[in-house]
Amino acid sequence: MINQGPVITIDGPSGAGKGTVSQLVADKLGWHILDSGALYRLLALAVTHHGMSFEDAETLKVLAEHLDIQFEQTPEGKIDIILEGETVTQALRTEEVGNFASKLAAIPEVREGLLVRQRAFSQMPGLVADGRDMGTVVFPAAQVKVFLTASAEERAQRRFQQLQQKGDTVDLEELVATIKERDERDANRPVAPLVPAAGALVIDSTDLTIEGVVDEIMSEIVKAGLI
Ligand SMILES: Nc1ncnc2c1ncn2[C@@H]1O[C@H](COP(=O)(O)OP(=O)(O)O)[C@@H](O)[C@H]1O
Ligand SMILES: Nc1ccn([C@@H]2O[C@H](COP(=O)(O)OP(=O)(O)O)[C@@H](O)[C@H]2O)c(=O)n1
Repeated sequence: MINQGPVITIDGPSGAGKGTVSQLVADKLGWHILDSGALYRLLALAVTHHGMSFEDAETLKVLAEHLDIQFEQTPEGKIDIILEGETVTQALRTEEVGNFASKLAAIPEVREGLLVRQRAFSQMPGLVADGRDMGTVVFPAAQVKVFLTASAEERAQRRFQQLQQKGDTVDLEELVATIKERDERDANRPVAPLVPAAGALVIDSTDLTIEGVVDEIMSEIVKAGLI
């Protein structure tokens, strides 16, 4: 694998704060960002749109390799995600799509199909990569590896507030149950299970603020001599 620049990996379970913290760290450094979960979510949407079968792993792999995705800057400075010509930025974020993505993510051929695409995000001046297997499988040579976690109850509470702010109605107890179910599936799948990479800095954010987490990661980046 040719690394086009330094890489910081931030792995962990759903709702731990990976996306939020990755964006803040990438902004501070002026580096690129990879939201690998979005790729699994995009694949889930594409599979639904095409009415494809779950059973046909080889076809899923081909779809993963050739997924037609564009990231477009909006006039407000945000990023719109376009799948096969359709804007799916909002549709991507539902719990339903997340759960389907997690089922697809357990299929080895799907993971293989997305591997090259994910590695292509590694560009100068550097990359902050957010996911489940960024430090273990996709970027094993990353200079800084973080495993960000929090209790399932705290993560469900955060997700609950996030979805409520978007106007989605969800049941908190149901959310705790699906988060635990997703944790279980992500941690116990035979390929690329959710485990801290060797040498990863493990941060439990249950009682930390977002700024507190970012500060810990920035200290690690300084320690590694990246800035
Ligand atoms: N340390 C924290 N304390 C409180 N809320 C947090 C913290 N980290 C993230 N959040 C909030 O939790 C929600 C989920 O965070 P997100 O970054 O989407 O998690 P992930 O990418 O790990 O699924 C967001 O609304 C975010 O603002
Ligand atoms: N690198 C990754 C990223 C996501 N995923 C899967 O994709 C699903 C959706 O990822 P996500 O990061 O968008 O989900 P949240 O953590 O935001 O809920 C996860 O539940 C994982 O099963 C994965 O297996 N490997």
